[in-house]
Amino acid sequence: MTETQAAERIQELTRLINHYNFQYYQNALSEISDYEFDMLLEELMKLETEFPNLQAINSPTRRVGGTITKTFPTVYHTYPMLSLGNTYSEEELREFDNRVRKVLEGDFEYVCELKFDGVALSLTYENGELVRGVTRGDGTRGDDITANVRTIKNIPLHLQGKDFPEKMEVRGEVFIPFSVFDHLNKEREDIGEALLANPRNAASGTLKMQDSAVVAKRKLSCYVYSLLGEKLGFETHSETLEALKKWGFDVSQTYRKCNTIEEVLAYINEWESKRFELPIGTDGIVVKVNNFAQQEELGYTAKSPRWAIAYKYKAMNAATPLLGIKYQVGRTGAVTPVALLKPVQLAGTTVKRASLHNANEILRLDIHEGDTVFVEKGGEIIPKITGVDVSKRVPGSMAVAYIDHCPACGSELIRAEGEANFYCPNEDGCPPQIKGKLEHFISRKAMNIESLGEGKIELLFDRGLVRTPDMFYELTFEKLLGLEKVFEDEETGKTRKVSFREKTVENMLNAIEKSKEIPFDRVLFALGIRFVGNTVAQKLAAHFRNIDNLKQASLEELVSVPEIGDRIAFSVQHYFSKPEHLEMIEKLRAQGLQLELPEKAETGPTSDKLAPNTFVISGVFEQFSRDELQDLITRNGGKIVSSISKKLSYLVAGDKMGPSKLEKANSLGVKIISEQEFLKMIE
Ligand SMILES: NC(=O)c1ccc[n+]([C@@H]2O[C@H](COP(=O)([O-])OP(=O)(O)OC[C@H]3O[C@@H](n4cnc5c(N)ncnc54)[C@H](O)[C@@H]3O)[C@@H](O)[C@H]2O)c1
Ligand SMILES: [Zn+2]
Repeated sequence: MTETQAAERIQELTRLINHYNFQYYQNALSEISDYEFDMLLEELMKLETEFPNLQAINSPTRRVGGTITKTFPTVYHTYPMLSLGNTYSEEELREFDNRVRKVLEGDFEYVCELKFDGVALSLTYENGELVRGVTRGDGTRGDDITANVRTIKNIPLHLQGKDFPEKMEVRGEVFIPFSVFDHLNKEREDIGEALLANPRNAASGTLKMQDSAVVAKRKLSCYVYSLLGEKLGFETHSETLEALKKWGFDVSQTYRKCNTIEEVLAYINEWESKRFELPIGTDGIVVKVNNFAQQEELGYTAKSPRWAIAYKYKAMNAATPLLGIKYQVGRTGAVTPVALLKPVQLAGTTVKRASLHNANEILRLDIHEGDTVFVEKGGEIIPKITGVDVSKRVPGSMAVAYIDHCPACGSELIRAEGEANFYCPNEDGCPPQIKGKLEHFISRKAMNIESLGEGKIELLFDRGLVRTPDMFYELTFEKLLGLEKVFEDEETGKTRKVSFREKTVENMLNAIEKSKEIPFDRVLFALGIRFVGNTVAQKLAAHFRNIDNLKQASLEELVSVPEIGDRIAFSVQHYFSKPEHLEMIEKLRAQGLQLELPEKAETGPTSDKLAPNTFVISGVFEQFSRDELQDLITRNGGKIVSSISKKLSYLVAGDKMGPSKLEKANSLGVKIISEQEFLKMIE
C-alpha cells in the first residue's frame, strides 16, 4: 500500500468509526456488529503503526468513543475513564501476557472477570454517602446523572460498616437484566410502543432520561468492578472487590484469580457457554493484573490501561436459509415481521424463527427472498438476524417486499410519520386486534378475569359470543355450558381441547362478576387505548377522576397532566371520538363497572409503623412530591415537625437540600435518610 492509498483508507476508516461511535454512544444504535466495528478499528490501528506520520491527534484509536450531552451538567473525571484494549484471539491474548511478563519482574497474578455488556458508570462517595453518578462520556468528562443513579436499587446510597475511605470513586456497569428487558418489551408491545432493540441500548438510553421516575421503573441494576482514590490502603484489585462487597455493593461473584495465562484461558473456555446462564448480557471477559504497584509499572496508553485486556467472545451465530416471513398483528394493530428459518442449532438451542423488528430493519438488512441469513443469539429470548450471506444469494432473487395489506383482515396498512411500525387501521374489525383487545381486557393487571385465559377468548370470539368487552357481562350459564374447541400448537402440532363444563362456567361467571369491583384506573387501562399503559392510566384517572371528565378533556387539559404528551393525548381523544367506543362505555356503566374513582380517602392513619417518630422533609424527591411524602408520614403514624433539633428522629433528605440543614443535622447526630430508605420503613 502506498502512502497515498493509506492516507485515503485512514480517512475513510476514521469517518466510518466516528459515525458508528456517534450512533452507538449518542443514539444507542448499533448499525454494525461489535465484531465488525472492532475489525475496522484494528485495521486503522495497523495502518497507523505502519504509517505513524499519518496518525491524527484525534484519531479514534486514541480516544474513548463516547461524548457528553448538553442535557446534563458536565463533570470532569478525577481519574480518566478509559476503554479497554480488546482481542478476539488466543494468540493476541498470549502476546498481551508476554508484554506484561517483559515489564514485570518476578511473580504476578491476574484477576479474570466477566465483561458485562452495559454502560460504564462512575460513582463518587464522600464519608460513605453517594454524592455523584457520572457517565464515562468522552473519558475525560461525563454527564452528571446522579438523580437517575439514585433510583438503581443495588447501588448503595450509604455504605455499610465504618472502614471506608473518606472519599472514593467506584466504577461499575449498569445494565438491564434479560428478564426485566423482556418484560419491558412485552409491556411496550402491549400498548403499541416501538420495541427496545437490546438490553445494552435500553440501559444506555434509560440512564440519560430526564425523568428519574421513569428511570426507576426500568429497574436498572449495577455490578461494580473497580475502586479508585488516594491512599486507599489496598495492595491488590481483588482486595478492593472484597471490600466493595462488604460495603454493600453488588460485586458479581464470577471473578477468579489466575496465576498463569493457561488458567486465564481455562476461565475463558469455562464461561464461553456458561455465560448464557447468567441473567445479564456479557460479551467477553476482562483480564487484569491484580497488584496495583504492578499496574502502575505497566501504565497506560492514551486510550486504555496496559495492565488489562478484554477478550471478547465472537457472537454466537449461524447461517441458515430464510423460509419466509410471517406477519403478526398485535392488539394495537401494529404489524411485526418474524423470520421463519430452516431450523438451525445455535448456542445449544434449535432456532426456527428470529425477530426482524420492523420494515426498516428488513430494508436495512436488504433481505432477498430465499436468502441465507446470519442469526445471532444474544441473551434475549428471540434470536435476531444480523445480516445476509450475499455469496449464497440466488441470482435474480427479489428483495423482500413488505406487505401493504393486513394479513388478517385485508385492510390497507398505514404508517404514521416518524414511526417504524406499520399498522392495520381496522381497530374494531380485525380479528387479531379484537381478540388481542379482549385478552388485554381480562389480563391480570387489567380486569384480572384469569379464569378466562388460555384459549377461552378464542372460543368465545369464534362463536360470536364476545366481540367487545361489554359482551363479557352478558354471558350466561346457558350460553356457555358445553362449548368446545380443539387447538393445535403451530410449532409442535400437539392438540389441546378447551371445553366449558359446569365448574369452568361457574368460575368464569364468578370472575366476571367480581371484576365489576376493579377500580377505575384499571378499567381505563383495560380499555386498551393505544399508548395508555397502566402508569398512564393511573395518572389520567387520578387527574380526571371519572370517565366523563376524561372523555370531554381538551388536548390542552390532557397534556397538562404530568407525563402525558401529545402522542398519548391524541390517542385518548381518538379513542373517545368513536361512537362505538362511547356506546360500549355506556354499556359497561349499565353493567356496573367502576368508571370513577371514589372520593379522596380519609386522611386518618392507615398504619402506625412510623409512630412515635418525628420527621423533617427537605429537598427535591424522585418518586413523590413533598406533599405526598408528608401525607405518607402522617398516614403511617409519623409526625411532621418544622425544624431540625436534637430530638428529631429523621431527616428525609432529597436532592438540592440546603447545605446548612445537612450540617446542622449532622452536628446534632440526627439520622439522615433518603427517599428510598424512608419508603422501606413503610413497606
Ligand atoms: N457496533 C457498533 O457500531 C459499535 C460502535 C462503537 C463501539 N462498539 C463496541 O464498543 C466497544 C468499545 O467500547 P468501549 O470503549 O466502551 O470499550 P469496551 O466496552 O470494549 O471496554 C471498556 C468497558 O468495559 C466495561 N466493563 C464491563 N465489565 C468490566 C469489568 N469487569 N472490568 C472493567 N470494565 C468492564 C466498562 O464499561 C468499560 O468502560 C467496542 O469493542 C465495540 O465492540 C460498537
Ligand atoms: Zn387487520
